[in-house]
Amino acid sequence: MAEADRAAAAAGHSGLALMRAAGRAVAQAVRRRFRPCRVLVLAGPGNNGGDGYVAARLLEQAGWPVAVAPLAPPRPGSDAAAVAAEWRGPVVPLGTAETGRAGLVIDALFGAGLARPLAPELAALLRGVAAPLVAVDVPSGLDGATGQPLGGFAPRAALTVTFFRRKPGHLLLPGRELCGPVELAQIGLPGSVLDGIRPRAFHNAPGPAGEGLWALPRRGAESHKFSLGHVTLVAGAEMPGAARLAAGAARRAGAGLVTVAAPDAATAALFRAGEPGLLVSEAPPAALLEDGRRNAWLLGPGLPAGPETLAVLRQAVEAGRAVVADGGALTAAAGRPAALRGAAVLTPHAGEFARVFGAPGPDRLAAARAAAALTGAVTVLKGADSIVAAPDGRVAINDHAPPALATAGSGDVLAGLVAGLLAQGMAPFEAACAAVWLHGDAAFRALGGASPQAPLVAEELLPEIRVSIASLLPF
Ligand SMILES: NC(=O)C1=CN([C@@H]2O[C@H](COP(=O)(O)OP(=O)(O)OC[C@H]3O[C@@H](n4cnc5c(N)ncnc54)[C@H](O)[C@@H]3O)[C@@H](O)[C@H]2O)[C@H](O)CC1
Ligand SMILES: [K+]
Repeated sequence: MAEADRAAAAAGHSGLALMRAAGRAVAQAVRRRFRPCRVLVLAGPGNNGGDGYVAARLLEQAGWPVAVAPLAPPRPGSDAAAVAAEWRGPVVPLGTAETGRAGLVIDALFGAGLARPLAPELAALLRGVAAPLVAVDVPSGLDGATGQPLGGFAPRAALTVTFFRRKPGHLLLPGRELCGPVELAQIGLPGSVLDGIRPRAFHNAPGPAGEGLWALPRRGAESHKFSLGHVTLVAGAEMPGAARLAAGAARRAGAGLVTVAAPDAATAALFRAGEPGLLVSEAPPAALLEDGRRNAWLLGPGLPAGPETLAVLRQAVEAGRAVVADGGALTAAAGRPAALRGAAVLTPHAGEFARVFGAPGPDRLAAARAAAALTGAVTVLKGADSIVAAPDGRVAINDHAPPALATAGSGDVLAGLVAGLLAQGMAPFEAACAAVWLHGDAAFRALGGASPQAPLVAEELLPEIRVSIASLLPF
């Protein structure tokens, strides 16, 4: 955002005009969402505070009772000083007496310029605000780059109005929850300011080539099962259910063929008793690798976390196959991320990530990027705000997933989706992004309009995958 601001200034855009547009967007959002009431604007010393002064003036002009409580005066000569000088209404001390009287508090203390944790007195003041709080750009104290409160605290907003583009902190947890609903306002910055910046953090969303982040593979009259790829999934004897879910998802993602490599006759019989369209083999994985048409391999769901799993993984990678490492394959690489080098996609949850790479820490985007760079594999750090990181530094943040997905087997379905899309020729980053989105979308569909907090079981996702995929394809 700072680079975009610099590019805009270089291209002749006035910072003052941007600030007026930002403040106007805040005032309009407040008028749209709240009934007239006594408003208190908490104004910081920078441009975030400037936006607050503009909003204060416009709300006052609309007949709302407004007061401004400055934290510190803006730097003389700055845009914020110019709009502060236009404020003729009441200026009150920043304290609990004033926040207690307000029907609505506009938090214009700090935005993108937050440089250090909030002072304890300020955090205490914000903690005590009982009225709804509207955050300008971000709730003050929240790091827009990571979604973490810089000093452990940022207030919970009833509404956040941000400008030009959403920032990672609006999508990453806990930021996403602290922001409340996020309104995105355009303030006159042209998209072309991003041309020279080439942002590398994205919202995970589908779209036609060039617009969204990814588009699904198309099948046409010329498609046949061999042109749509062949997923081979290595199963263990202990948890065959995991492999069944993954195989079911890989098939429904549209892979032409899916084979389960079973470890023994009894497990093979179990798979054969399942879906009749699933291929089952008792041949050792090394023998199956000789068939070059088996282009995508999934290792992990229900596999033991032992050296034999890693050995198959290395063989598949060295044979040039697109390998998805999940579950047991990840745990087998605990403390040894190099063992995963060359895989196409890794799908660790936070625990598996910590086992392989160490705890991600507060900057999860940076941690996922580092893991992807280290292994050369697209890394999906799974959670309510799954992050998909590519070795080249691109990251996508997913917010399209209900908490209902927090259930056993859900991860196996995701891993199967990734493998199924890879088999059809999608590139690893796009395949992983698409799989994460489809996984969440299938869950919303399985809930059928019920609360996203209602429970689901992983099996219920499978029939919805086609509906989710079809919703993105032309009829
Ligand atoms: N293009 C846009 O999107 C526009 C955004 N606008 C708004 O501008 C802010 C960013 O403004 P900036 O002046 O860079 O930073 P802040 O106002 O967030 O704060 C800087 C100010 O605060 C001091 N400071 C930082 N952290 C602390 C702290 N913990 N305690 C005390 N003081 C702190 C710092 O030293 C500076 O003095 C963006 O968020 C938008 O709201 C434009 O108005 C329009 C264009
Ligand atoms: K703010």
